[in-house]
Amino acid sequence: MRYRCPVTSDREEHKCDRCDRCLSVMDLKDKVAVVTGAAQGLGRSFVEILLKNGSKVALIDVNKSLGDELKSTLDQEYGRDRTEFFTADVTSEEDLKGALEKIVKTFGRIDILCNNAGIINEKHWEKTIAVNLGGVVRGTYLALEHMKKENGGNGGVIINISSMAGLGPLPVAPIYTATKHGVVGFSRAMAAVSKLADYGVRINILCPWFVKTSLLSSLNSEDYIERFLPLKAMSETMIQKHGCLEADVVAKAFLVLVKDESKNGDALMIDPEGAVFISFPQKAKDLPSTPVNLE
Ligand SMILES: NC(=O)C1=CN([C@@H]2O[C@H](COP(=O)(O)OP(=O)(O)OC[C@H]3O[C@@H](n4cnc5c(N)ncnc54)[C@H](O)[C@@H]3O)[C@@H](O)[C@H]2O)C=CC1
Ligand SMILES: CCCCCC(=O)/C=C/C=C\C=C\C=C\[C@@H](O)[C@@H](O)CCCC(=O)O
Repeated sequence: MRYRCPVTSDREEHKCDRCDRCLSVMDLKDKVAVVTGAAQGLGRSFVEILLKNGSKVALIDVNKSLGDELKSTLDQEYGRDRTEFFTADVTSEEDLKGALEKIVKTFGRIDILCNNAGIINEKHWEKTIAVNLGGVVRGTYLALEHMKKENGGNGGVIINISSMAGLGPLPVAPIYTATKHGVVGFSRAMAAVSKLADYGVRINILCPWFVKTSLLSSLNSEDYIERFLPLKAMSETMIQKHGCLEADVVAKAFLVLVKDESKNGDALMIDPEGAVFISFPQKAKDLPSTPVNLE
């Protein structure tokens, strides 16, 4: 069948700058992807969309039984050679380094990394920082060693999973909010480093609204929300008013960040109204501001 542009319906050469032909798009066939926190929820949806687009996927999760179970399900649908599951805690340098080394041994390379593992726990807030921010930093640094061109890697793309709570405060979860803002800042800075040092690796950020996954049940428990539990009604109202995303919709936004080779240091926000790229000024000086008289 002849090509037809999904944006303009054109069958001929054209320049809409929005379809796969016009954009510079990464072909995912036979690429090797790694997803952390892959055993369920958003991670699982990212794994599935990568598989549907032809990649091989290494799944990393701290939950071995869920990971093994998902691996058997995926084997039936996609074949045994398309995925591998590795048990690892993203807060452990030894675990994550070991898992990435095994992945390179098994699949030969890493082209795509999604640092997705995340928790919400305002009580054990040090753990939340260690998983949500520490895990993203560790995953990025360790994977770059395999991916960057100066080390003989093929370049590629890293997607770090933040949240809309990485762009504005979510009062029920200040530490979670801080970690997700941290993911945005770290990823933008590393994207600049990657460009300046010519790593050949794009680094982008996904910022979803509430998604129907097991993470959301943390909202109902004092074990996780602790002193902020009285504020949970605010989040419930936000969900009632605007709805909750399905994980497979978020995966489509994830795929845009993976494939569009013009994107580096970009943050894609997705909520029930749709997906939009966030426009950050390059310099703090360019932020909207109000002068203050210090006299
Ligand atoms: N569900 C939501 O409303 C939203 C989630 N996010 C983010 O998306 C990411 C995924 O969240 P969900 O799928 O909703 O959560 P989930 O709880 O359904 O899945 C998270 C997965 O990460 C794994 N994991 C947790 N700690 C780990 C560790 N230390 N090492 C390795 N694996 C670990 C868990 O075992 C689990 O399989 C998180 O970073 C979360 O902050 C962002 C915005 C909204
Ligand atoms: C506490 C459970 C966390 C669930 C995971 C998650 O990351 C969900 C995030 C969803 C939305 C975050 C939105 C943040 C918006 C802020 O920018 C601010 O506008 C919210 C102000 C409160 C309000 O509008 O009432």
